Order: sequence, then C-alpha cells, then structure tokens
Amino acid sequence: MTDTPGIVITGGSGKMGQMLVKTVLESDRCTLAGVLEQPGHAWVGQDIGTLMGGQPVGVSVTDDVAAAFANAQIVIDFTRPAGSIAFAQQAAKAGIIHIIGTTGLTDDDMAAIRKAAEQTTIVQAGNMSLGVNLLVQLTKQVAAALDEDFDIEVIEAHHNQKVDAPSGTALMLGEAAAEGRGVTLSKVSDSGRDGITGARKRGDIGFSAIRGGDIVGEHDVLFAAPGERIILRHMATDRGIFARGALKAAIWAQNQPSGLYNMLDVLGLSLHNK
Ligand SMILES: NC(=O)C1=CN([C@@H]2O[C@H](COP(=O)(O)OP(=O)(O)OC[C@H]3O[C@@H](n4cnc5c(N)ncnc54)[C@H](OP(=O)(O)O)[C@@H]3O)[C@@H](O)[C@H]2O)C=CC1
Ligand SMILES: O=C(O)C1=N[C@H](C(=O)O)C[C@H](O)C1
Repeated sequence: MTDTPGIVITGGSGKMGQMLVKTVLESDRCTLAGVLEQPGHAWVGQDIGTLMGGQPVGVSVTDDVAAAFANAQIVIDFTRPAGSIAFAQQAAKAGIIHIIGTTGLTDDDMAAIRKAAEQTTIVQAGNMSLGVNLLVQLTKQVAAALDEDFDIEVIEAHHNQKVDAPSGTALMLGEAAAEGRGVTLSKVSDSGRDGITGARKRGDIGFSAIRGGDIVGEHDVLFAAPGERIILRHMATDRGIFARGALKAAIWAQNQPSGLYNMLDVLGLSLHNK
C-alpha cells in the first residue's frame, strides 16, 4: 500500500472521466498518474489540465494502456463494457487495482471481470454514491417486509446521451427488491412494455426508463398496493458524488486481497450476517 497511490483515469474526455480527473487532482490522498483515451482520439498527446480548460497539470493523455498501468497502483474506469473488460484483463496482468463504474455489463462481461478478480482487487458497482447504496439496502428491507399485494416498479431518468437501459442503478435496485422478496430477478423482471401487454403479472418487478436533457440520474422504487403507495427516491444533481465514491473505493481497495467487491463492501453497508 502506498500513502498517495498513483491513479489512472480511463475515458478521460468523457463526462465521468473529466469529473474523476478533477476529483483526483483535488485530493491529497492520491496523485494523477495517467489519463487514457482511445487510439486516434483528438485529446491524445495533450495536457489534461489544459484540455479541461485550466492550467497544465503535467499529465498528457495517452493511448498506451500498458505504459500507463506500469506507472500506477489503481485504475478508475467509467467507459463502456468492451473497454472495461479489456482494462480488467490488463489491470490483472499489471497487478493494479481496478475500480469499475461502467454500466451495461452482461453476464458474460461479469464472468470476465470475476476471472480478472482472481488476480487483482476489483470494485464494481453500477452506482458509487453513498445515497444510492443506502437506497439499495432500504429497498431490500422494504421488499422483505411487504408481500406481493405490493407491485414493485423501478423508474429511472437520465440525460439524453445515456446508451444503456435499464440503468445500472435500476438493476441494482431491482436485484435488491428481488433479494428482499426471495425471488430471482431474471424470472420476474418486466422491462420495455409497449403495445397490448396484458395485465401486470403479480410478483413481477417492472422497469421504466426516461431519457432527456441533462438529468444526472434519478431513481424511484415504487411499491404500489390497493389503497396505498410507498416511494423510495434518490436524485443525483452532481456527478461529483459518483467520482468521490469511486475514489473512496480506490483508497479502500488498497487494503483488500484479490477479489471482486461492490460499494456495499466499501461503505460497510452490507447486510450479510446482520
Ligand atoms: N457507477 C457509477 O456510479 C456511474 C456509472 N456511470 C457509467 O459510466 C460510464 C461512462 O459514463 P459517461 O462518462 O457519462 O459517458 P461518456 O460517453 O461521457 O464517456 C465515455 C468515455 O469512455 C470512452 N470509451 C468508450 N468506449 C471505450 C472503449 N471501448 N475503450 C476505452 N474507452 C472507451 C469514451 O471515449 P470516446 O470519446 O473516444 O468514445 C469516453 O471518453 C457509463 O457506462 C455510465 O453508465 C456514470 C455515472 C456514475
Ligand atoms: O450514465 C449515467 O449518467 C449514469 N449511469 C449510472 C447508471 O447506469 O445507473 C449511474 C448514474 O445513474 C449515472
């Protein structure tokens, strides 16, 4: 473990990439060891501080993953599934910690990440904010307390550039509701209703996705029964909450053996054995 570990940020030009660079530069608990972009990207070769509209910080954006990882202890990665799978394999090879915020991961992607976690420490979560991870546990508890008279619906809203649905957070909340109810999400999941769908099936967990403007990320878990409704809600208004969560995970991961962890582990919110 290093006092101020060097951190590489992937997808440096992205919305989360830039927020992560800013968060790392502002922290006294780590240093910015590198910033990656894809080969051919216009930012490669230029100083990240200047590119983000400020003073030079002495770190040029690179497309050389192996060289960037060789000079770092941690990589924080909010990109796309194809990128994150490749980074997981390269981070495992380089023996550096991998923090994955990318969403839209398939079961096969998760299997590849689990394989890489045999060789290094990985923290993966579809949402790295404290508030959402608390909401995950609240959802599980409420779902466990209620029976199937309460229809469970997860409603999410995001900006118009988001490419995956349901959001990673919505899936975390759906999993938590299913776990609380003692069912398997894939067997009761209902997303993408359109046309003559028939009446809602008792016990289903439904998903709805709104896309528009610059919405950072909003999630409701609705429990609707005859005569009453409960709504658990989280609203993100600043991407800084995700970046600060990722940095917390990075610092925490330095003390953990190889393996795959999530934000409930990082935040001490896991309900296992409680
Ligand atoms: N877990 C959490 O707390 C959060 C997760 N997210 C997730 O993070 C991810 C990124 O979100 P956001 O920053 O808004 O997205 P952006 O589209 O703004 O940025 C994505 C970045 O990833 C790069 N990229 C795309 N494909 C690859 C690849 N195959 N290999 C390497 N780099 C790649 C892009 O480069 P280029 O410009 O060349 O395409 C770009 O720099 C999404 O999956 C999102 O859902 C977002 C917020 C919070
Ligand atoms: O793409 C985003 O922006 C976000 N993605 C994550 C998700 O899919 O849940 C987290 C957050 O809601 C923002």
